[in-house]
Amino acid sequence: MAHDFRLLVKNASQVVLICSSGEKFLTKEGMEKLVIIENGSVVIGRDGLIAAVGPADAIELQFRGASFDKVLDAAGMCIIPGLVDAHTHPVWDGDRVHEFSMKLAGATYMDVHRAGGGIHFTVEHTRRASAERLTSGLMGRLRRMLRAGTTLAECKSGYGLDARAELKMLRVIEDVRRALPMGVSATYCGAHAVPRGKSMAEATRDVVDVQLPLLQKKMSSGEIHVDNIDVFCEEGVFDLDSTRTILQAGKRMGLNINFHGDELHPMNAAQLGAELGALAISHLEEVTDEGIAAMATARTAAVLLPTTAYILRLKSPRARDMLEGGVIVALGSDFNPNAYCCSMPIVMHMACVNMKMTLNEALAAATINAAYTLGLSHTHGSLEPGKQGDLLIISAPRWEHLIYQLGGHGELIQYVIIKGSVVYENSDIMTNHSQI
Ligand SMILES: N=CN[C@@H](CCC(=O)O)C(=O)O
Ligand SMILES: [Zn+2]
Repeated sequence: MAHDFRLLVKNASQVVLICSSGEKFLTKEGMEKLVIIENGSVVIGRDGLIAAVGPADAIELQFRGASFDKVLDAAGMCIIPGLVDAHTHPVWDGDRVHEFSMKLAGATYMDVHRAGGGIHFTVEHTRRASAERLTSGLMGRLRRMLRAGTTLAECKSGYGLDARAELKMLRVIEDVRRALPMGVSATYCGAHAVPRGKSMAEATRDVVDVQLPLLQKKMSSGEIHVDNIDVFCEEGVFDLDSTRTILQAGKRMGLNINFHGDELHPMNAAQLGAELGALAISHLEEVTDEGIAAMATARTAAVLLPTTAYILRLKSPRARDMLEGGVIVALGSDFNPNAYCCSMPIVMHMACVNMKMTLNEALAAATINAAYTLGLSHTHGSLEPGKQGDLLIISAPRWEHLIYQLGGHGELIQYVIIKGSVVYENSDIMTNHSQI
């Protein structure tokens, strides 16, 4: 056995593994029974992978005589896996703070969209913005997510809507992925809206015949790495046929299908995703019973976004029906200029209160199941030997405080650790658990 390790975190009140048998996702029963070690320790190797996790005394015995680059005493604190944000739109210029008051006054998402605001407003500003400006905006937002405990985030393009601007956004994501320790799963979302001056059919052809082939070239040369393909399948945006055409073209390029569906109107997007072998579908506020059944059978995960329903005053997605129906449920922040939320702890809190998920279900949805939606649950989303050493140390004797203390993550998250290295340390906390 190796004798030199990167990190030992010892004596934590609780270590929340999530699962311990190599599960790639959890459905309702598994989500309800999270694997937790009381008084535990975690060891991370020089390769950044988890070497061991177990009861503190067993780890002490097993690693007697070993040396560690860093040792953290987590007495009175908890360890959980780094959070995974399954859905974000973090690359853009032009905030929409002015639209917030319109929406508070009763304008719907589509009212704003049709009045030239919404996505179109952001597209105009993003097209004009330099790559440097977009990069610094993205860096700031991902750092904010990191401080809120996110160690892996899905990041979409989609405010360019033409080849030049979409590739600019994807290059920005690539640069930031290389610069930051945080994990990034990149999504091409060129079909996020029909650009002004084009019909849906023209926009579909542009995506399939122009944008995707260019993207393929950049991917083949190694200039850009993209993981997923997304379409906003919605009445007045891309219909079911156009969505199918675009997603199939992306799938032929080796991209994972992970798209927006059944948000404002029932579109049968869930059935389409199941038919195409989608890894995930987001939103689903308007999913039907048939859609739920199809997703459960196809193992297509539901990415639920509590901030969207909250801010747009929509009905909440039917999380309970999906869980009872055997669907793999994940969570995302949906960070975008419409829903400006970088915090997965707040998202989990909203999922519990507004979508009636349990605390355990919410954490599983924000870790192992969110990693599944990105095809990364073999390396992320739980604390199991061989997986990436991404974890949070929370200054509370029980992990549930992270959800319970609404908006309290800034005080509770003591350390964020990625691949066994401390990437954020909360220096504001003088004494930790005594604050509860
Ligand atoms: N619904 C489509 N896209 C985003 C909103 C993007 C925007 O309004 O800029 C969402 O997931 O909520
Ligand atoms: Zn979205």
